[in-house]
Amino acid sequence: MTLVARSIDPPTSALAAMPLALTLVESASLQTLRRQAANLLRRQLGLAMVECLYIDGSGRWVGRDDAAERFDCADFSHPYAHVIRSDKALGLTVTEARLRLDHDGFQAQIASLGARQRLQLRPLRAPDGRREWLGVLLLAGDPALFETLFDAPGMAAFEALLCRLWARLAREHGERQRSRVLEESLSKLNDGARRQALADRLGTRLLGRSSAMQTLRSHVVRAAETNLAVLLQGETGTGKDRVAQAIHELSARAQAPFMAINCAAIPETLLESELFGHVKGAFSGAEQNREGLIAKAHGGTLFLDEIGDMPLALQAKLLRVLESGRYRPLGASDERCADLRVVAATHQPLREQIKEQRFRADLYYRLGQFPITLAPLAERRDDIEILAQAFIGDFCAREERGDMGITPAALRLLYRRDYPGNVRELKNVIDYACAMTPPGADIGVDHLPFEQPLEKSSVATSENDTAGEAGAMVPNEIDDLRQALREIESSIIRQRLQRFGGNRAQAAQSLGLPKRTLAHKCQLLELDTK
Ligand SMILES: Nc1ncnc2c1ncn2[C@@H]1O[C@H](COP(=O)(O)OP(=O)(O)OP(=O)(O)O)[C@@H](O)[C@H]1O
Repeated sequence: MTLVARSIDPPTSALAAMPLALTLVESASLQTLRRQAANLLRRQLGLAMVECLYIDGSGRWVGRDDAAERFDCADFSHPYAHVIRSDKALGLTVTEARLRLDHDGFQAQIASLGARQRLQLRPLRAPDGRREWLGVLLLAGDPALFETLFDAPGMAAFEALLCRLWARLAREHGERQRSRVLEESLSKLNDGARRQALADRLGTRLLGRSSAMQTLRSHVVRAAETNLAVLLQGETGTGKDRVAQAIHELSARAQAPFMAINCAAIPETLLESELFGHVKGAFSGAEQNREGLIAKAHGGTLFLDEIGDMPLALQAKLLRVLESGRYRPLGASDERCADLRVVAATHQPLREQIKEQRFRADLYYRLGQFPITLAPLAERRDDIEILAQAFIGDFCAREERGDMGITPAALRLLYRRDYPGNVRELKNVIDYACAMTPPGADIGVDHLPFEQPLEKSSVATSENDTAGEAGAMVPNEIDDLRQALREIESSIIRQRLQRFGGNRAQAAQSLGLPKRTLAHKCQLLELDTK
């Protein structure tokens, strides 16, 4: 592109500019376009300095691609603010600029220029549409050149091409950025939706609608995505075994084996060989090589149930497997490689065991890379109904029995238990009740393995009365005195409240109790009098 009109062959002068124009057109990014434009001007015109500055998306700052410093568009101590505000080109000598403008950044920018040189600042705006601001062109050079340069058609064509390409690239860049943001948020959304779908699918294996169960399911999904060691803590029967299996099945190791061992159920002397395996002759009775569970779980998951019962000597060996991924079978001279994820479970307070030096603190922290605590059933009574229904369904399918339900009174009784054995206890209760229920009938209060109702007639009424009371219990065979007393107390308070139409003050007075004490008891016994 010939920027200043020269006396060359007129028909070809326009074509001579083509390679220069191509340099600009081929710029793939805004930064390249600005750099190429500045280089072209500097080289073609023999200028002392050319800078192509951009105005950022907020419209507040003028910036340079190769410098961190930005110029505030509202700060008139530099000339960019003047050019943008007036939307007009500005020409001045370097001497004038040094005298009149005291912006440190701008002074640094022109510091290398000679005092006699001239500066020209030109606003750049998109040529079409809303004519949005693009940037500012700063040129510095011989004053004689500047006298004609800005009236030359070549210069105007150059600026027009630069602005057109700049606007197009800016639009494309904006679109690309928008679609990247969209893609990112979509993939986040998909991630969230995928996790939610997995957690929902888990809902058929880890039953429960309480918020504790919902949180548990989402933790299981998260743990399954990683290779971290998982430590499951919770009372007996809360579902630790089920959770361990679910983590394995949802993980990338699902196709490899899931090997489980109960550290409390195996004699100490055998545990090491069960886990690590042994070679022939390692001890008397070791008549041949035997693979341990660590080898069998290769690529998969090793579930160490009741980890709190693992002997200290073995804890040290397990820690080594976790840290180095290597182990040595009993009697073997060489080490083997272990590729597995460990899930450990315990109902014991491991921290207490650490204090008593019965459990290694370093192993505790290594096993608990992803700790999960399972809540006791008594703290998530919302799950009782769904679990009970599922266990009834399991029983009927297993025993090939027709459909069976449960009466509201029996369900209420289930709600009132404390379940020290948690879900396992509930399952046993339901299995027993199902067996006691005649074909075609629903499980009633009489079929539950609890003490018989004190007032049979009142229970019989309540079987059909969802708002009624279960009645006081006759403790025929008491094997838990505290529980029996709680049930009797609960039954008496219920009846009394019923007699006084739910009036706690009257019920309390009739029982010789302060109203506050009765309210407290109602809360403890979960008696809703409303
Ligand atoms: N959320 C649940 N949904 C369905 N069944 C459950 C759930 N939680 C526990 N169970 C059932 O309850 C019983 C006990 O569960 P599990 O063996 O997993 O408990 P645990 O915490 O490992 O017990 P322990 O500490 O005694 O080994 C099993 O029959 C199991 O299938």
